[in-house]
Amino acid sequence: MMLGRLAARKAARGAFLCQRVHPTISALPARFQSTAAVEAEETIRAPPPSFEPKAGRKYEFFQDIEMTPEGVAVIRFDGPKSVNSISFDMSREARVMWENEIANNAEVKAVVFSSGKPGMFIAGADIFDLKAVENKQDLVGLIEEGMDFFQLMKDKKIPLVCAIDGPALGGGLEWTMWCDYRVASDSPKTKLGLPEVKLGLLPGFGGTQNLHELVGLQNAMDMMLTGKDVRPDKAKKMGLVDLVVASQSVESVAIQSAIDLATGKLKPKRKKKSLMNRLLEDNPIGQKLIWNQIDKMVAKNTNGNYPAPYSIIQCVQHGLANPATKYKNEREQFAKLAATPESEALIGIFDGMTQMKKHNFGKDAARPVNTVAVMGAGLMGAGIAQVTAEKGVTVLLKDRNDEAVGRGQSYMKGNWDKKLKRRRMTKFKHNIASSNVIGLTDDNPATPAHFARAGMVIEAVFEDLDLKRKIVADVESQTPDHCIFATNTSAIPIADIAQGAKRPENIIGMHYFSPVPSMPLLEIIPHEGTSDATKATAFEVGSKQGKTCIMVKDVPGFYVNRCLGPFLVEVSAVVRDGVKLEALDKALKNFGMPVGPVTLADEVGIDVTSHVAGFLSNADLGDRMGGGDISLMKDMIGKGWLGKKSGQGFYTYKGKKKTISPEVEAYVKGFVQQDLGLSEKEVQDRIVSRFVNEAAKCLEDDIIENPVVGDIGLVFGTGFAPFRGGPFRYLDQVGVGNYVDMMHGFADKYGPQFEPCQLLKDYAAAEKKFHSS
Ligand SMILES: C/C=C/C(=O)SCCNC(=O)CCNC(=O)[C@H](O)C(C)(C)COP(=O)(O)OP(=O)(O)OC[C@H]1O[C@@H](n2cnc3c(N)ncnc32)[C@H](O)[C@@H]1OP(=O)(O)O
Repeated sequence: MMLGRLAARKAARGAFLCQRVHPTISALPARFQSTAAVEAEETIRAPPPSFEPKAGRKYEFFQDIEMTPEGVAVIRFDGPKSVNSISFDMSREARVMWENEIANNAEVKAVVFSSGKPGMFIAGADIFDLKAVENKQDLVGLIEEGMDFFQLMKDKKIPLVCAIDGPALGGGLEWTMWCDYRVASDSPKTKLGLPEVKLGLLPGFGGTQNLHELVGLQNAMDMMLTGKDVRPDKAKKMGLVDLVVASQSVESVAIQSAIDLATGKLKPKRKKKSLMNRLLEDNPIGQKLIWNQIDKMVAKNTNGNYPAPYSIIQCVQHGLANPATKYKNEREQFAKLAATPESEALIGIFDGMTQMKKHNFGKDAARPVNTVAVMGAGLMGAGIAQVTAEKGVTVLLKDRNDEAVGRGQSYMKGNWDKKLKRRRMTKFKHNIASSNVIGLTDDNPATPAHFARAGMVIEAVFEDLDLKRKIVADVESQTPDHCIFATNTSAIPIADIAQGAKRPENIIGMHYFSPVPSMPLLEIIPHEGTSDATKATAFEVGSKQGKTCIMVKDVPGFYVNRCLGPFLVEVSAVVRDGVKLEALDKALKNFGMPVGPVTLADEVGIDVTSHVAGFLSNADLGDRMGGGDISLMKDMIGKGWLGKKSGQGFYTYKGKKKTISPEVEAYVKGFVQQDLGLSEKEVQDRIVSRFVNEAAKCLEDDIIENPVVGDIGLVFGTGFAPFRGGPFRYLDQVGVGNYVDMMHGFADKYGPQFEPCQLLKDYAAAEKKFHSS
């Protein structure tokens, strides 16, 4: 069971075919003769020098162009990496290729953009190229070069068609919007979106201007401000694509469409707006209503901490009012955002997440797991069963009796029903997931036969060492030798659970966060004797369940809860020093946490929070758990004030608004020793520094392998302000030296719990950063 669930959940809530021209193509339809939107002040610069051809083909980022007999040039993206992206080199090569082979070639009557990598269209602009530009102002010119290419394409005045199979994201989707017709495959890999906002950026290849032309203002703002992607069927309904076909036919249908467009047989149909949308979007009063709604939503969701959504709004509004400078303004805004610390932090998170998708135990180290047994059908067990069954794995959900198993199954069904209702799951997938779960009890005679097939057992029972050891012994007697035993303990050392096991090398910790279906993080905790095969298998099962996995050392609290321990103690300390509960929540929300610590404790449960804090107080953290008094929460348990689940915690939960009752106020007052009149900044710094120092101490003690793991762990496990990028990037941004000085000041004022760890002092002395970029 974990702390930080709500916080993290919220946090956790951007080539061409060539031959002879078909005789029927003589004159192109008029619509392709029109000049595309050109900005008055934009000029096309001289083409860059040619590139050295790659061995066996002419281009590095494209397959050689093929021409159909009808004059359709098929250009297939196929860069050197597993994912196609629009790097500066790719964009320049596209221009060279176009000028050499298309621009003045009268035989080319239409172009189809496709991909040489099945299931991968274009993932967007190359994020690492964007990162590498030192002076972000230079991005204005670099993006302009890319835009020149789109203009060149349009200048040819022939039909441009895209065959989209796989992700078309960011700049990839923007590329398709410069074309006249889009055919998408119905593959589960195909998704269309502008996720730039998640990187603290905006769509800079014309997306802020071109998307609303296709899908309307409201849909466009929703896509750009949330960064969410759209599945092909929805994209078709919105007007973002023209056709959806099977993957294997996407290119041939695109070619046929290109021929039909060129001959005038096909005219792209733009989606008509409903009357309501016309009223809202096409007149100034309606637009005003839309902008008011959007402003409110953005203010609520960003708390003013994320600049990108505001720049996206600025770009769209500017473009509507000033068409002549719309693209120029867009790229200037893009460059400004790229220079912000928020964008640096969010790109750091993307990079970290990508790194966490891989392990280093070798490609074949993991064992295949087709059946997972989950012991314990409570909230954690049922959640683990749900995310496993959804991914097509057979789940054996076992508990003491039918009632317990039934409760777990109802929990899963409830969640799947909700997904079905919200169209996040099809009826077919709902049925498959449900049929993947087999409920079992201790006295069911079929249980041993089922367990004999299990490749992994995940235990999610009470935190009781003897019970867990007994389960290990039972499981070892019922399962094959290769079966892995994963424990979901949040507190008991894995080595203790493995003691006395017959196959300790198969034992590992898999620490999920509650509620499992919505929490993105999984801590994987090997003990000294865990084999690499077990580590790799746990990693692959966790990734398959949709979790971002971090490998951490077997110490009390592991990584995430260990950091939360000193944080919670400091929360009690500032209450003691006179900070009111609501002011405390507000201070941490203003720092960027998705919820304040008081709400967090209520959400997680006062009993659970108090247990974790109490457990860590008795562990090996010494002074770092000092300075506060967690009996503030302990005594609440006796009163039945368990948090949101009991309707009463620090807050009273009646109706929609939570309030602080006079009874709680009086109770908390009993703990207040003095009113220091702390400023909001000091409250933030006192609490956050305890958290950040513990993260650094975990790095010093090798509990986490590197700062990237540390950042991802706290952002995804606790909701640590994503725009700050995690504790290590935050330290880099404020300066480790400044932070150490601040902590020393607190240590003088409040005591040794604020003494910065040695690693922080070393980094401060050497003026080092945790991240190189
Ligand atoms: C003006 C325009 C601005 C923009 O367009 S900004 C970029 C907007 N695009 C995005 O934010 C999309 C980011 N990428 C993704 O969401 C995912 O990736 C995919 C869905 C495309 C693929 O997911 P999966 O199959 O799980 O692959 P993987 O492990 O995430 O990535 C494989 C390798 O591809 C690199 N990569 C992915 N997207 C980009 C990109 N946009 N620019 C540069 N590299 C990218 C990764 O880092 C990694 O690399 P390695 O194998 O070396 O670890």
